[in-house]
Amino acid sequence: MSDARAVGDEEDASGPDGACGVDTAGAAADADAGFIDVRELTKTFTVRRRSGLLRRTATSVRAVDGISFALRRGEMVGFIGPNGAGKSTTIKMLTGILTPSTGRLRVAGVDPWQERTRLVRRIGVVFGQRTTLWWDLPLRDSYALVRRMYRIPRARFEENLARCVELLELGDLLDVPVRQLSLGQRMRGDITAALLHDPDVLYLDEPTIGLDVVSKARVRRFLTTLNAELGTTVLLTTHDLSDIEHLCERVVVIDQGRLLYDGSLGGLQEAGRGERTLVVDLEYEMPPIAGLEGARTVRTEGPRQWLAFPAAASAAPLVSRLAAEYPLVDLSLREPAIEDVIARMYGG
Ligand SMILES: Nc1ncnc2c1ncn2[C@@H]1O[C@H](COP(=O)(O)OP(=O)(O)OP(=O)(O)O)[C@@H](O)[C@H]1O
Repeated sequence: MSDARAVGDEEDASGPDGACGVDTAGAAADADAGFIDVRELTKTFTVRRRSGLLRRTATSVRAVDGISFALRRGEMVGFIGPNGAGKSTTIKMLTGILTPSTGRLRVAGVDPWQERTRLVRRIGVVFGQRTTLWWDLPLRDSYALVRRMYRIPRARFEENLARCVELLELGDLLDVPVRQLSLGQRMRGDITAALLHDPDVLYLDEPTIGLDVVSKARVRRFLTTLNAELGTTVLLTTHDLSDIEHLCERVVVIDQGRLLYDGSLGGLQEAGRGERTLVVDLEYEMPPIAGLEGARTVRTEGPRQWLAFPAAASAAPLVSRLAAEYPLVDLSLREPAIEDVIARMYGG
């Protein structure tokens, strides 16, 4: 068996090219249109594999393969793709943790890798799978440390904390050590910590992972308010597509390091949508409905049957034939779920 080991988080031998250097466009790069600006970005990792008892061979993995997209200031965009698509690698480059192999990158006019200390004041990052809070400290003390780290003026700190505490309902939790918080409470605590220094950009990596329905709704409501009232630019990575449906009008989809789609959520559904489904409830169980032009029965379950038909066709003739020829009790029309649309895109 061969093992694969990452060589740290280092770029490949070619290193970053000159295009990732100092920003010559200056303030213009901070323009609202290209607030986050990603051009032909690539990231190649060198991975050493054991190929014999003592031998190791180096291979390259192109985690991000020439993607380009731009976010306007104040946009809230979903960044999605299957496991291993290159999302985290892209976010790490956007936060200055990783250096690009080639390409050009600007966040709020700043080159993330070259000017990391400038950038940290402009961005907030929340990882759903791990906390940035101090495990043994109450939330209140963690926040006091964040204030010192970022040198946040007291009045601004108090104001930002009060807003988050109110909107995220953290009032009763401020004196509880982080280790005693539930996942949902901890997540709200983490989001607050990421916002105390007033970042212009918020990166959220799986912010609702493992949360129950109520906690999810609370986090989503908060993000909507944050975006609407403060104009914070949000890039959201998630496998929970209902997050995207609730929060983002625009989605960027990547797969195998390449950009697959960049546009409206509606357009994504349109692009992948081949069929709609009529869910038909009959009075009693029957053999699969057949012989209706343009429709085919794709599933039956007792007296309920699912009929797929071309998305572009009208459902009306189908509905009138069903009503005339079958003991119809009820029916409903289903648009394709975005999970299916994306699965079809990945599959294609
Ligand atoms: N440090 C590293 N060294 C070598 N390969 C890496 C490294 N980090 C990521 N990769 C590889 O790069 C590709 C993209 O990984 P990445 O973590 O960016 O994907 P992702 O879209 O965030 O996936 P997930 O949804 O599972 O978190 C994968 O093939 C991964 O194995």
